[in-house]
Amino acid sequence: MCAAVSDSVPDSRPRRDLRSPVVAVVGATGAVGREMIECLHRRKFPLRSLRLLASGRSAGQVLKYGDQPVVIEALGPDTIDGIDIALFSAGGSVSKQYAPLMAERGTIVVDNSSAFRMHDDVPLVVPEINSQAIAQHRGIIANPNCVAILSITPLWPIHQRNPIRRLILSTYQAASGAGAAAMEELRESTRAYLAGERYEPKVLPHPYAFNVFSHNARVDPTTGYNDEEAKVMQEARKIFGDATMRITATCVRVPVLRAHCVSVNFECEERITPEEVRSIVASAPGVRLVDDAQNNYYPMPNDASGRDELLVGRIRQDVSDPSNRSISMFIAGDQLLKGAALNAVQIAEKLVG
Ligand SMILES: NC(=O)C1=CN([C@@H]2O[C@H](COP(=O)(O)OP(=O)(O)OC[C@H]3O[C@@H](n4cnc5c(N)ncnc54)[C@H](OP(=O)(O)O)[C@@H]3O)[C@@H](O)[C@H]2O)C=CC1
Ligand SMILES: N[C@@H](CC(=O)OP(=O)(O)O)C(=O)O
Repeated sequence: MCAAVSDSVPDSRPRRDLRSPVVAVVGATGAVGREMIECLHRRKFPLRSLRLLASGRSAGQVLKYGDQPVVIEALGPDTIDGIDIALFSAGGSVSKQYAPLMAERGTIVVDNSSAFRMHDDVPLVVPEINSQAIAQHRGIIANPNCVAILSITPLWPIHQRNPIRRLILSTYQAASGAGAAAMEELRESTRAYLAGERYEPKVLPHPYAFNVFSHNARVDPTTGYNDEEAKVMQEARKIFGDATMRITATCVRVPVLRAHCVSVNFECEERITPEEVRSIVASAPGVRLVDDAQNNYYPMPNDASGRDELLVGRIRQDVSDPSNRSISMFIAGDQLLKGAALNAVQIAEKLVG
């Protein structure tokens, strides 16, 4: 039940010793890049040295790795040598241009963009689910879409015991998923709204303060799904290793700074009870059960922000399915951590052993 990766072409990339690697963060000044630096430091990643790369606009600026200042370099043909592991989070076009170049030179790229996720020879990895797929990489390993990670990490142990046949996801996505500038737009537009001032959106397509709108990704006029929904559906199938799993998603942006929530409804092959799901979720890696009906206390973005674990609760039988094979539940997870930076660093940890 893991992603299929082809091994038909001989692999001639130079091999590197990964016991004490030179690590680079590409997109180091971004919302995700900054969290990658923080995660590497907090988790005491066994690196020999850290290189920070961003656009020419940031070259020469200094960021901290713990107490240590690191000067930012401009990403370019002259700055990509001598790197063992590169964590990329600078957008799809930067990944398309530089990830294959660096992989050819022996760097292992963990790419946070959607550029390579659905390529057959690129493992798409959530370490709690399919870390064994990492070994099949050919220089590039993809970090999945944040909603895919947050939704399927708690579902995987359920799926292993009682296969999930149909999955309905409805998201409540924070500003962090649209980058540092969108987070600033939420702060600024909220201040303006409360001051009764006019605010012209610059990053997102609609007024963000005190508003909710369909995800800002492009909408496919034929299917009606937007690109975020399409990514979630296809990536979940690839990671689950089940191309036929029935999945639908509705992705929505809400005025929250950095943790996404997902309402999940799933139908299993056999009968399943909320008690069974609670007990599986309570022991699932990277997941915390928050399911306190008495106090109406359930997963919230406020509690999930800044936290590595995903919060899962509101677990109940879906009464619209009389066969008792369906469950509804709610997930909150920090999009910048497990939804992006933390997952990438966990993949890098598997690489160094
Ligand atoms: N897995 C996931 O779910 C998520 C993935 N992402 C991916 O990560 C990317 C970055 O997201 P995020 O941090 O939110 O975005 P930000 O806009 O906050 O940061 C973008 C980063 O990319 C750098 N950058 C932009 N252009 C170039 C360039 N030509 N060469 C080198 N660096 C460049 C920026 O550097 P500078 O400051 O110098 O401009 C900055 O460091 C997204 O585009 C998306 O592909 C994002 C969120 C979640
Ligand atoms: N998922 C992010 C957008 C994003 O960067 O997605 P991806 O990594 O799949 O390109 C959001 O909340 O909007």
